Amino acid sequence: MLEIRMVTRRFGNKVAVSGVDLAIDDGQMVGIIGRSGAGKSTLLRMINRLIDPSEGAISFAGVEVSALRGAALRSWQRDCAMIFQQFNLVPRLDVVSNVLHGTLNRRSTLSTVFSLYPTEDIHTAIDILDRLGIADHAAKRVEALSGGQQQRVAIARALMQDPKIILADEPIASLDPMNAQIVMDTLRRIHDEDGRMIVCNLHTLDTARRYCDRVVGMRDGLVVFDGAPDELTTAVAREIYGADENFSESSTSTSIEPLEPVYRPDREPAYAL
Ligand SMILES: Nc1ncnc2c1ncn2[C@@H]1O[C@H](COP(=O)(O)OP(=O)(O)OP(=O)(O)O)[C@@H](O)[C@H]1O
Repeated sequence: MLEIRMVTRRFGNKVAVSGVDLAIDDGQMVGIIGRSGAGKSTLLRMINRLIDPSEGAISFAGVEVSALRGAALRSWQRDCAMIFQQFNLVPRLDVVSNVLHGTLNRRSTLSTVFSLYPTEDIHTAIDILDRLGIADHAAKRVEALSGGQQQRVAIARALMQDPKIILADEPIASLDPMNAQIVMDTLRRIHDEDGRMIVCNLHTLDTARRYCDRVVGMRDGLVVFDGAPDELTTAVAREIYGADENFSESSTSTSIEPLEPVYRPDREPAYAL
């Protein structure tokens, strides 16, 4: 279980995250929604310790990860992989090398400098790419791929760490609706098949409803909603997005239209119109 206890983060006078208290069970897929500036990225970045909380504590499986240092901190960052909106890949490098970068923080400096990857790791990388349907692109430079394919390479790199948690910070915000759907389907499939915890920042309500088991709504650094997707009514959405009665859900929609059944074994499949 991931426990976030009364976590606050300040930047100067600005309170980006304010007294957030959340417990997330192993194997949950949680969507965090809210308008720009609500504190979603700051919360995610504190979980994997890209930044530290100003107050409060974050624990995983009973270990206070917000207090870890040195090798123990690096080990936590391996357990907790992060995916970003802009993919954060090396564009001029080939796909496999980018995926192998997921092993960097467990390899020696020497082997890293000379890009010496064990054959076993190369096979694992190809297997992961195959699983994500992009093994055919393994030898291509990342810059030659579409945004959706690049995000799947980033997911493959995360899986190379064999993480317990995947943190995804607006993973589909730069993608067209079709690629957005492919990437969200991929994350959901990883969650369902591997039982990994996924915490995903999303701008859009419809995506959170469609893919997540639980939705957390943030506004001005505070958690203002925490519940099941079907509890996310228009009135609740207004509260989260701070909109008046003219609020329209379409303003937060990605317009994802399923082309194939959405992979949700616990739900009726949604088919293309
Ligand atoms: N490094 C920083 N220095 C100063 N202020 C920051 C920093 N990082 C975030 N903030 C501020 O904290 C608040 C929350 O930002 P955050 O990026 O967490 O929001 P968000 O909900 O993820 O928004 P977005 O979807 O636009 O990324 C914002 O007001 C932002 O300007």
